[in-house]
Amino acid sequence: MTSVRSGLHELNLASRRAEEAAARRFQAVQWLHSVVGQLGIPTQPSEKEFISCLRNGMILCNAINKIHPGAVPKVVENYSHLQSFNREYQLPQAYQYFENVRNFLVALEHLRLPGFEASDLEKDNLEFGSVTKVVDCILGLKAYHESKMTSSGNGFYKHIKTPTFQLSATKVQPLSASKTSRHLDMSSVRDKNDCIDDESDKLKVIAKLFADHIFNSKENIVENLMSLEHGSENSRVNFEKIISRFPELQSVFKNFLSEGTLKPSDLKSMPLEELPVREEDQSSRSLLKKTNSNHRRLLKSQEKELAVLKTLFINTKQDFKEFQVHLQRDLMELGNQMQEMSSAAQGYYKVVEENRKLYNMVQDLKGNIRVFCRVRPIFNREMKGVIDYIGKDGSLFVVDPSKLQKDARKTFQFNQVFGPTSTQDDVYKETQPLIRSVMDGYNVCIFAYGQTGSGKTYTMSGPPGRSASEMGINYLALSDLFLICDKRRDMMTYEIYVQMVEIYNEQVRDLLAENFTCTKYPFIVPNIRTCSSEDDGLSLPDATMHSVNCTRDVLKLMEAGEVNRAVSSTSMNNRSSRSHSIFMVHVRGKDTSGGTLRSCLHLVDLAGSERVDKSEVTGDRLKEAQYINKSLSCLGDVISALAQKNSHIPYRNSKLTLLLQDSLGGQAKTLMFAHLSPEEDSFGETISTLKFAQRVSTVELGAARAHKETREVMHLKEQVENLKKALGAEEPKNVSYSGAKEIKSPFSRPVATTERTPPRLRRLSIENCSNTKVTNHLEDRKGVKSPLPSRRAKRMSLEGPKPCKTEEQAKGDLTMEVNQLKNPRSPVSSYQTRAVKVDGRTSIPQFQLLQTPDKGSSRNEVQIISVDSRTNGKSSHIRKSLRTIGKLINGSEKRKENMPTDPRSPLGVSTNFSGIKSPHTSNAKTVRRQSLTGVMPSGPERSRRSSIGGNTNPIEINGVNGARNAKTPPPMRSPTKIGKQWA
Ligand SMILES: Nc1ncnc2c1ncn2[C@@H]1O[C@H](COP(=O)(O)OP(=O)(O)OP(=O)(O)O)[C@@H](O)[C@H]1O
Repeated sequence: MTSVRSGLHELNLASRRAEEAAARRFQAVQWLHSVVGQLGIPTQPSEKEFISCLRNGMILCNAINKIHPGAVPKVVENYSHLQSFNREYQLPQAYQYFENVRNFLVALEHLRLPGFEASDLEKDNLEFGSVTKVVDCILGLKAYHESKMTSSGNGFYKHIKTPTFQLSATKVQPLSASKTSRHLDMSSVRDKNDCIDDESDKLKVIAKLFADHIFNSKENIVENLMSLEHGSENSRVNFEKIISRFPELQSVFKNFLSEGTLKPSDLKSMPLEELPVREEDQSSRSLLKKTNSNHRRLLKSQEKELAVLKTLFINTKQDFKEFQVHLQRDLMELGNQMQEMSSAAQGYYKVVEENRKLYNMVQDLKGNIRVFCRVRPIFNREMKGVIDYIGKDGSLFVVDPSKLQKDARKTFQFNQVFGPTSTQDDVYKETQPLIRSVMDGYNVCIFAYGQTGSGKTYTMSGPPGRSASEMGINYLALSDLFLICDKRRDMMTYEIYVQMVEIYNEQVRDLLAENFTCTKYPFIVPNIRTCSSEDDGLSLPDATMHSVNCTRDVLKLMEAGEVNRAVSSTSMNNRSSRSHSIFMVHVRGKDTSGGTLRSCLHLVDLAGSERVDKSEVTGDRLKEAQYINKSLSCLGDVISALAQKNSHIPYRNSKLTLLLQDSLGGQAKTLMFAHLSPEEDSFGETISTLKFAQRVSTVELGAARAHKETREVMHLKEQVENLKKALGAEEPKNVSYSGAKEIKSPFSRPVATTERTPPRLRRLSIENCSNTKVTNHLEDRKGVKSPLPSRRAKRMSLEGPKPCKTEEQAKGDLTMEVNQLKNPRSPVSSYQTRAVKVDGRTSIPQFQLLQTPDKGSSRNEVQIISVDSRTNGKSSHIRKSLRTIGKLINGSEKRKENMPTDPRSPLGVSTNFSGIKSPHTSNAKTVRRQSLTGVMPSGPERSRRSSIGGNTNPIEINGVNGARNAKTPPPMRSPTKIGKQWA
C-alpha cells in the first residue's frame, strides 16, 4: 500500500510539474504574441506546436529585434535569395532556419541572456526537456524587456534564474559564435570571409552536412554513431547510407581518410564528441560534453523515475488483480445470496397467493362481505398525510398526527388496499371476478362508503368529464358484462337492463325517468320490495327499466342519471353528492338447453358522511346532510347487528338499508369500498371509516347462491304447479281447503294467515313493532287496510304457539299450510312449517311435512305434504306424483349444486362448495358457522340466514310473495314496455 501511495505521490508531482511547464509555455506564447503579433498557433499550444512555430527562427529574431532593435541585423524571411546557394550546395531548406536561429542565439549572447541549443528546436528532442529550455529563454527575454521598460532603457538587467532555468543556464557561456554549439560552429563555416584553414573548413562542412541531414531526416545520428562503438552491423550500414547520400560529404570524408587525419577505425571506436578537433573547438567540445553529461544525468534520473513508476505500476496491477479477484468472489457470493433471496421471495409470494386464495375461499364459504380500501391522492401538497404504509397483502398503517411515535400507529387489514397511485383499471381488475359472477346467476352488490370528498363517485363513476382511462366501475362493469355476453353467445343469450335511482332525503327517485325535472321531483318511486330476488328480481319495480345492448347505451344512461342526481358544492367537495345513488343492472340469461338464470348487480355510490361544522352547510344542504348521516348511521346499525349476529336486523330504519337488504342479508356477494381522504385534518373521519370497514369485513352472510334453473327443473316445477291445481280442484269436498282457492284473493288470505300464523322469531315481531310506519305502508301496498293482522301477528309471536286448537283452528292451520306450500321458497316459511310440526299442531290430519333435511333451503325445493285417509284415490295418485316430482327436483337441484360451476367464472371455485358446505337448514348453518368461526350459535333454533335474509314480516311473506305466486307476472307498474317484458 505504501508503494501505491508513494507512486501516487510521484504521479501527482509529475502532473504538477507538467502543469507548471504548460503555464510557463503559455506565458511565453502570450508574450511573443504581444511583441510580434499573430504566431499562427493556439494561445495554449502543445509543446510540438510551440516548437514548430519557432523552428525557423523568424519569430525569435523579430522578437529580439523589437526589444533590442538591430540585435539580429538580417532576418531571413524569404528563402528565394538562397535559391542559388541551395542549388550550389544542394542544401535542404532546414539549413536556412539556422541562419535565423544562430543569429538569435548570438544576439542573446550579446545581451547576456540565457539561450538554448539549436538542436532543442528539433522534433526528436522534445521529450528530453528541450522545450523547457526554449521557454526559459523566451521568458528570460520577456523579463529583460520588462526590466528595460521599467528602468526606462538604462540597459541594466541581471537575469535571475528560476529553478527550471538551471539546466539551460549551465550552457550559457560567453562564447563566440563559433563556440556556441556544434551547429553554430558549423554555420559559421559559411562565412566565406572568415580566415579559416582548409581542414577546419572541411570538418565544419562535414559537420554541417551531418547536422542538416539529421535535422531533415530526423535520424538520430548520435545514437547511430554511438552504436558504431559496439560494432553494430546495422549502425555501420546506416552510417554508410548517410554518407552515400551526400556525394560532397563522401569526397570530404575520403580526403580526410587519405590525409590520415581521421581513420575510419578511429571513427568507429570514438564517439562523436571525442573526434579529434582543433584547439579552438576544445571549449565547445567541453561544453558539448557537459551538456551530454547533463542529459545523461537527466536520463538517469528519469530512468530511475521510470523504474519507480514501473514497479509502482506492477504493484498497482497486482493490487488491482487481487482486488478484481476479491470483487469477483464477492459478486459471486452476492449473486448466490440474491438467488436464494429471490427463490425465497418467490416461495413467499406463492404462499401469500395461496393464503389469499384460501382466505377468499373461506370468505366465500362464510359469505363475508369483502372490503377494499382506496386512498385518494393528497391535493394540497402542503398538507401532511396520515397513511404510513400500504401492504400488498391488504394491510394498512395509519399514523395519528396528534400522538407520539409509539402509540401513533394503527393497523388495519382488508382484502385489498389501493394507494393514491392506483388507477381505475387496477381497482377494476380486483373487482372483475365478483362482477363477472353476475353472469353466472349471482346477485352482487358493490357499495362505496367514505367521508365526503374521499373519492366514492370517482371510483364508481369516474371524475366529471372523464377520459376512457378514468371510467369508473359502473361503466367498466357493464363493458365487461357485454364482453362476456359476446363470448358466450353460442351457449347463452343474455338480456341486460338497467335502472338508476337515488335516495334523496329518504325518498327514492328515479334518475332515468323520462321528463325528469330536478325541481319538481315527480318521479318518486313509491315501492321498495324486499326479498324480491325470491320472485322477479326487482326490488324497485316502479322505477324505469332500460334495455342496454352496448356500452354506448350505458354511457348515455349514466350521463342522464348523473345530470339528474342531486349534487351541490360544499366546502369539502365542489360536487358533493347529496344522495345515495344506486345503479342496478339486471341480467337474464337463457341457455341453449332452455335453462335460465337471473341476477342483479347493485352498484351503490353512497353520499358521503360529513361533519356539518366542517362542511359548513346550512339550510337545504344541512337538511340533506342530516338525512345522509341518519341513513348512514342506519347502515352502521345494520352492519353492527349483522356482525354481532343479532336476531334483529333493523333494515327498515331507512330506505337505504331496506333497498340493500337483499345484498346485505340475502344470498348475494357483497363488496364494500372504504374510501379515505389521507389528509391530516381528516384523521378522525379516516379512523371511523376504517373502523366501520373493519366491522363490515366481519359480517358473514353465508355462501352466495346462483339463481339458475335447468330446463328439467323448470319443467318439473311447471308440472308441480299443474298438479297442485289439479289437486285443488279434486279435493274441495274432502278437505276444507278453501285456502287453495282463496289464496288468489289478497283480501281473504291475510285473515286466515293471521289467525294461524305459527310462532315466529321474536326479533321479527320486535322489528315490526319498532317500525309500524313501514309495516303500515306495506300493508297499504297489499291493500290490507286493517292494522289487526300485524297486531295479531305480534301478539302471537310474543306469546308463542298455542298448544291446543279447535276444529276451526285446525282448518285455519290447513289454510296456513297451503299458503306455505304456495310459497315454498322462503326460508322463514319453511322454518315456520317445521315449527308448526314441532309444537304439535301437526295433529291436523290432512297435511304432514316430509322429513327432508334440506327443507326450505332451496328455492326450487318442493314441500311434499302427506295425504290423509280422507283423500280419494285420484288425489292420492296426484300426491304420489307430486312427491316423485319433488324428489326429482330436489335430486336435480342437489346434483346441480354439486356440479362445478362454469369454469369461466373466476369465483366459480367457491360455488363448488355451495352444495356441500352451504346447508340451508338453520341447524346445519349454525353448525357450519360454528365450525368456520368457532363462535357458538346464539340460540338453538335460530337461523341467521332466516334472520338476515328471510322475510321478516309474516304478512309480507304470505301476502306479498304469496300474492306474487298467485299472479305469476310480477307487479310491474309499467313505465316502459321493458318492465312488462321483464315481468
Ligand atoms: N383516486 C383519485 N385520483 C384522483 N382524483 C381523485 C381520486 N379520488 C377522488 N378524486 C377527486 O377528488 C374529488 C372528490 O372526489 P369525489 O367527488 O369522488 O368524492 P366523494 O367521496 O364522491 O364525495 P361526496 O361524498 O361529497 O360526493 C374529485 O375532484 C375527484 O376527481
